[in-house]
Amino acid sequence: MSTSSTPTTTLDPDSARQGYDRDRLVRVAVLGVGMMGQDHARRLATLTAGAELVAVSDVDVARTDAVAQEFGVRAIHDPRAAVTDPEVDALVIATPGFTHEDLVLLALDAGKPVLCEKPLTTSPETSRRIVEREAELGRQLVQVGFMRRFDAGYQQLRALIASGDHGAPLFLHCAHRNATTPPNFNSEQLMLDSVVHEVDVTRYLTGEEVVAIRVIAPRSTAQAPEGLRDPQFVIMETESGILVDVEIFVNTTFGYEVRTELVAERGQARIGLPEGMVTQSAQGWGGSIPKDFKERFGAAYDTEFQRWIDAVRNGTNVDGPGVWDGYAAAAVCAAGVRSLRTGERVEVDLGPRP
Ligand SMILES: NC(=O)c1ccc[n+]([C@@H]2O[C@H](COP(=O)([O-])OP(=O)(O)OC[C@H]3O[C@@H](n4cnc5c(N)ncnc54)[C@H](O)[C@@H]3O)[C@@H](O)[C@H]2O)c1
Ligand SMILES: O[C@H]1[C@H](O)[C@@H](O)[C@H](O)[C@@H](O)[C@H]1O
Repeated sequence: MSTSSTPTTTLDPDSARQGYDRDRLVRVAVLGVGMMGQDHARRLATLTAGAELVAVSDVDVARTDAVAQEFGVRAIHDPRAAVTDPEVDALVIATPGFTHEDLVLLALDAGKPVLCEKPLTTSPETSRRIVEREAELGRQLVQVGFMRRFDAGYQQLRALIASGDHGAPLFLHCAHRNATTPPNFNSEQLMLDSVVHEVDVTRYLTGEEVVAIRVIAPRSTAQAPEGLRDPQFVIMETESGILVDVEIFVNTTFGYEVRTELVAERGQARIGLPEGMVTQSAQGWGGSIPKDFKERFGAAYDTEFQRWIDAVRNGTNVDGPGVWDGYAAAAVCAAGVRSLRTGERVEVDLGPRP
C-alpha cells in the first residue's frame, strides 16, 4: 500500500486578486452571519479573487450591524430584501438549514447564483421543490456547500478509485468527530447536519447513489446532551453494494477529526490522518489535532469559494455539487432519521431526476 501526504491549496490574497478588472467583480451578500457566515464574509472580503462583499444580512439586527461595520459593507436587515437587492449579484446562504428553502427559492425567482451552505434543506420534499424549480428555469444557479469535494485528500481518493488501480471499492470506513456540539444539537441534526457530509462524500467518491441506510446507536458518551444520541454508527449501501460505515461522534471533548479509509479489491488508502509537524520536547513527542472544521477544511472552503466565483463570472454559476446532490443527501439523511427511530434498515428511492 502506498501512502501520500495531502497537499493543501492555500490562495495568496495578493497574487490571487491580480489581473481582475474591478468592474467585473461579483457583488456578493452573505445571509446569516453566525459562525460560518462570518468566516465566509471574511473569505469573500479578503481572499476570493473576483468577488466583492457588498452586504450582510441576518435576522439578528445587532449582529448584522456589527458584522457590516467590521467589513465596511451594507447592513440589510431583511434577509429576503437582500436576495432581491439590485446591487447584489450573488448570494451566500449561511443561515440554519430550516431557512434555506425559502431563501433559495427566492434567489431562483430573482435569477441569482447562490452558494448555499449544507444541508440544501432539511427534508427531501423541500429539496425536491428546489430541484424542480431550477429545472423549470433551465439553468443551474445553486451550488451546495459540500466543501469536502474541494479538499485535496478527497480529490486524491476519488481519482484513485476512478483510476481502477486498486480494483473495485468494497468498503469505505469513515470517522467524523467533533470536539463539542452547539447548544440544542439533537439526534436528527446529527444526521442532517453532520452525517450529511459522509452521504455526499460517498456519492462523490463512488459515483453511485446510496440505496439503503441503517443507523445503530451504541451507549452514549456521558458528554452527550439531552436529546442527542452520541456517538452513532451508520451503515450505507451503494447501488453496486459498496458498504460505507460511519462512526459519528460529536462530543469527543478534544478535537476535530474527519478520516476516510478505502478498502478495494487490490489495495487500500486512507485520508485525513494527522499530518503536519511532529514535535519532540521534554513533554514528549506528538503533533496537533485541528480544533474545528474551519481549521481542518480551511483550504477546501477557500477553493470552493474561488471556484464558485469563477463560475459565476464565466456565466456557468456552479462548479461543484448542485441541487440534485443536495436532494439526494437530504433523502438519505431522512431515511437515516427513520432508521434511528425504528432500528430498521431503510431503503432510499430518489425517484426520477428532472
Ligand atoms: N460546511 C461546513 O463545514 C459547515 C460548518 C458549519 C456550519 N455549516 C452550515 O452553515 C449554516 C449556518 O451554520 P452556523 O454554524 O454558522 O450557524 P449559526 O447559528 O452560528 O449562525 C446562523 C445565523 O443565521 C441567522 N439566521 C437565522 N435565521 C435567519 C434567516 N431566516 N435569515 C437570515 N439570518 C438568519 C442567525 O441569527 C445566526 O446569526 C448551516 O446551514 C450549517 O449547517 C456548514
Ligand atoms: O455543521 C457542522 C459542519 O458541517 C461540520 O463540518 C461538521 O463536522 C459538523 O458535525 C456539523 O455539525
